[in-house]
Amino acid sequence: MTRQFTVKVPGTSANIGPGFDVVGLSLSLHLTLTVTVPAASEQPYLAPVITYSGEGADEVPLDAYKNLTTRVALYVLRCNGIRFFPPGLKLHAHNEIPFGRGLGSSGAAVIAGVILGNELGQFNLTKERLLDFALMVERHPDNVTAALIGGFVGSYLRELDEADTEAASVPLSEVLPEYPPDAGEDWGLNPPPPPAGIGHYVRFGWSEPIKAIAIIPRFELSTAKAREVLPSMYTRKDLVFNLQRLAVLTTALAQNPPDPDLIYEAMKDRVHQPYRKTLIPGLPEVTSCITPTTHPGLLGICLSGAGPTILALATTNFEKIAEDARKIFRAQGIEVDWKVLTIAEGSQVNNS
Ligand SMILES: Nc1ncnc2c1ncn2[C@@H]1O[C@H](COP(=O)(O)OP(=O)(O)OP(=O)(O)O)[C@@H](O)[C@H]1O
Ligand SMILES: N[C@@H](CCO)C(=O)O
Repeated sequence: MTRQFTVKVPGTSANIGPGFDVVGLSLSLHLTLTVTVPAASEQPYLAPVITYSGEGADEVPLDAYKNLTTRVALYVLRCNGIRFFPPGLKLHAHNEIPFGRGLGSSGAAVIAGVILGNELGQFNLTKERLLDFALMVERHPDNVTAALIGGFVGSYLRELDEADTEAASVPLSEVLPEYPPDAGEDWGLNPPPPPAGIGHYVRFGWSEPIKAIAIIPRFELSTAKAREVLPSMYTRKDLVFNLQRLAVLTTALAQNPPDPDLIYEAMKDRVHQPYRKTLIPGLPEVTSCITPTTHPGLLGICLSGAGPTILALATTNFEKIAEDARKIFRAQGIEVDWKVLTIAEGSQVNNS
């Protein structure tokens, strides 16, 4: 019998100022897969057919052995003893998350892939195990954990013993090889499965009136490039600056009514934003000129993930905040789009 299901994964904003590689927030922009698995066929190999609409449609590969989501799904299948996609698999992806803007597009694609693999193989893997697979691909936990669990989430990676460190240090090309697409060719060894229990997380509270304004510059900045500019060492002063703010922020964003004075200061950062300003003209001005005093309703403002999107948390006055940010970017020659987003639930699978 033909089987159909959908996988819906939210975009995310990571860091929220001081929580570099630690906290993430799921947002109401989604990547949705509609999957059709035909009844068992006589034909042992029939390549998957991918169609795609929305953000990234002009650049995303439609070859299942090159597309990030389907490569991750195949990784999950092969680690669990299934070597091929089901013959004749059809998949439509509709994506609302812009690529390379700091809104977790790659994290959503990876989570969609681990869930797809789990559903195709009917493995019933736990959320924790799905996260292990995702962390072998996207190696910082903030986006993928928030995309899987939903809400405002904090996470850490367990310190691995020597054997697990080795297993988790496999190059991405081995975890996600671009398999030869023709049956009968050498498909190589199955990839190494992830160590168990790599990522651990907790969901914080979220104050219902807080909305997220995403101010999205019209240029892409890859996460890899935005990580290259970061130093490998920090002063104790800068570390303590961030730790103090993050500790306050995780509770302050759950309080009702939220306190702008507490939150604005708690969303400042000295670990990644100061170094990324060279890649995002206008970043220091936007984060310093738009304040709860100049823009009542604003709670805090920061870089979203690796950027270039700016995330403003606010309870009212959304248009004024966004339009004033637009003016600051325009003075730097950068055009933006903006959206008011709510906090989304975690990834969902629906069988039809
Ligand atoms: N739906 C998708 N399907 C396939 N590949 C995708 C999809 N979404 C993103 N990607 C891949 O991920 C790349 C963007 O990832 P990158 O980590 O640079 O940015 P981001 O995830 O949007 O931002 P951030 O990690 O800062 O939130 C795209 O260029 C594309 O190669
Ligand atoms: N914590 C990550 C998020 C982007 O994926 C970073 O800022 O590089």
